[in-house]
Amino acid sequence: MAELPSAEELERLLADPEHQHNPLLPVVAALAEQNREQARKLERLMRIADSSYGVAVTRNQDLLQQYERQLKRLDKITRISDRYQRNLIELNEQLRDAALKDPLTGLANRRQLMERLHDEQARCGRGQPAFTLAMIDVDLFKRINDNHGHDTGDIVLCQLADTICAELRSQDLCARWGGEEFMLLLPHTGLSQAEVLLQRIMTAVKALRFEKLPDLRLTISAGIAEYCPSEALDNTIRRADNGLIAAKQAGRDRLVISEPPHQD
Ligand SMILES: Nc1nc2c(ncn2[C@@H]2O[C@H](COP(=O)(O)OP(=O)(O)OP(=O)(O)O)[C@@H](O)[C@H]2O)c(=O)[nH]1
Repeated sequence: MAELPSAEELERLLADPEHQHNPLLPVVAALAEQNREQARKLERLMRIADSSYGVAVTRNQDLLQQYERQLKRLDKITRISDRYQRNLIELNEQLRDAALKDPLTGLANRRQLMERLHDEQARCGRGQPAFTLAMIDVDLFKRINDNHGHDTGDIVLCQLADTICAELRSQDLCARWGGEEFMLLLPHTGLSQAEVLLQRIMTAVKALRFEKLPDLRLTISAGIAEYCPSEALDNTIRRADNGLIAAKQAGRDRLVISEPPHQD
């Protein structure tokens, strides 16, 4: 097939004066115009394609930036929610401590002790060995407050609590029963073992020295009672308390062992 003239060649032929009277000139001119029109259309199409490609690229970049912004936001929200969760856990622990611990000494409070006592009672009901309770009271504690102030009295109570706890096994529990009274729960422990432990605690308390009051000597009195299966818990507590009262009445700085309850 013959090769078609290029657009430039066509324009040159049309402009050439030598072909001005050629009868085919109007046909060639029409063809040339058609050619030019097609070239213009092609150029327009190219321009449209170029600009829509540009829009697509810009849109993609926008989406990428939005995606990164959302990721950053998500990261920030996750960090905030982690912090809130940590605060919540700490708050729960503080609430639990407040509900179950004595704020001055950090010992178990009466509520925690009663919970443990009920557990121990249930355990004994399943045939496990009994437990012993010891009620301890600081001797003449009012004098310490009166002579040295309530704050010093508080320090003495805290050191006393530490001294008692240092003698206990991990399964034992020392609770602040109230004021200058402490209650020991000694699981799997009979009266003779409890007596040995209480004597050890009394010796440790006598050896206790206080930085601000080097001359202060402390003694404690105690009553102990072993839980009797089928006995009401209140009764075991009362028996330990009666032992403590008897120890005070007998001159303090001593231990009184409670007799087991009468069986019908
Ligand atoms: N510092 C301080 N004192 C307390 C606290 N709780 C109770 N007390 C004091 O403990 C003292 C107890 O005094 P009393 O019941 O008369 O007994 P006591 O002086 O120890 O004498 P006996 O028990 O008979 O040996 C009172 O003065 C109470 O105010 C406390 O948390 N901190």
